[in-house]
Amino acid sequence: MSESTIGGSYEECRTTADWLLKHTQVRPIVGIVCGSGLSALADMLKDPQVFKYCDIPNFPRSTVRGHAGQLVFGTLKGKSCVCMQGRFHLYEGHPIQKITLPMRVFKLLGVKTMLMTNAAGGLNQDYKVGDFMVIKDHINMPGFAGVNPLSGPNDDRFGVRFPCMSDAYDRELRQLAHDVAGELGFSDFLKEGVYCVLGGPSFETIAECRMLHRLGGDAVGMSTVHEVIVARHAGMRCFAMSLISNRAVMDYDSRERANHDEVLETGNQRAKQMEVLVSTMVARLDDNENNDKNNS
Ligand SMILES: O=P(O)(O)O[C@H]1O[C@H](CO)[C@@H](O)[C@H]1O
Ligand SMILES: Nc1nc2[nH]cnc2c(=O)[nH]1
Repeated sequence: MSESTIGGSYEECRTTADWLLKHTQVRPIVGIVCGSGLSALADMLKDPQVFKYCDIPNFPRSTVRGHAGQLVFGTLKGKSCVCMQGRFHLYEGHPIQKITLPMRVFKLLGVKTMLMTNAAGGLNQDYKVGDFMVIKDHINMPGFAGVNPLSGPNDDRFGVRFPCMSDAYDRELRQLAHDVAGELGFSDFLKEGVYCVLGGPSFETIAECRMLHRLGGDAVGMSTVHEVIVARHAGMRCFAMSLISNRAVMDYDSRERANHDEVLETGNQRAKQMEVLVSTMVARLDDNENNDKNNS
């Protein structure tokens, strides 16, 4: 398969970006991705302009409950933003390059900073359901098997062939999250840890959860990492945060069962706090620090 067939080529992303630039006056510098059950964040945007994914050229469709499937442009705390109300996942059957196409489109729109949220299972035994986890690093399990969104020919117009990932999650943005959480009285439930991505859609077995925990994972999910890899490749700053929506089951005597209803329910309960935290962070983003952080 050629790169253009699987998605994410420069030409394809350029077409999508040009179409969006023609249909909106907003010139976003901040991109936001809403995780499962966390779409309400997009409702905070002022003067919203909404595009359904099915109307945007080259965009895949969103098929998961809790992912509205639309792109919202607008202003959040005075900053021009574009917000994905719903993301794409490997298990929906899209090629990995299609899942991450919006990151490249955002880059072409002028986005400098990406803020991503997700719902995840807590592997760390100190975490409670409802905690927020600032992602400080990731373990890319599909990547170990060669499933990486940067596989295939590299396009130097986006970034280098071998991008560094040791600085994937921006240190200043992580500190900003802790500072803001402190001011909001959220510090008790703001953790920081390592996110493990799996392909899904089946949740993990007990043995898999135990293994991931031993490997250093604090939370497990099915998203975000592919987006971060493509966003970093293109030189955008990245911040990502998990809502611990359920506990990963590690005990053979446990009666707990991971399920998507619980994930959405926790999202509902914590949505307001997530909105306040993320929007306050956006307000504090220093425009001068919104420079390209390319790793070429
Ligand atoms: O990562 P987000 O999109 O928040 O969704 C998470 O929630 C779903 C499972 O309930 C999976 O898609 C998992 O990745
Ligand atoms: N893989 C995975 N994804 C999730 N998303 C929300 N909770 C979970 C979980 O327990 N496991």
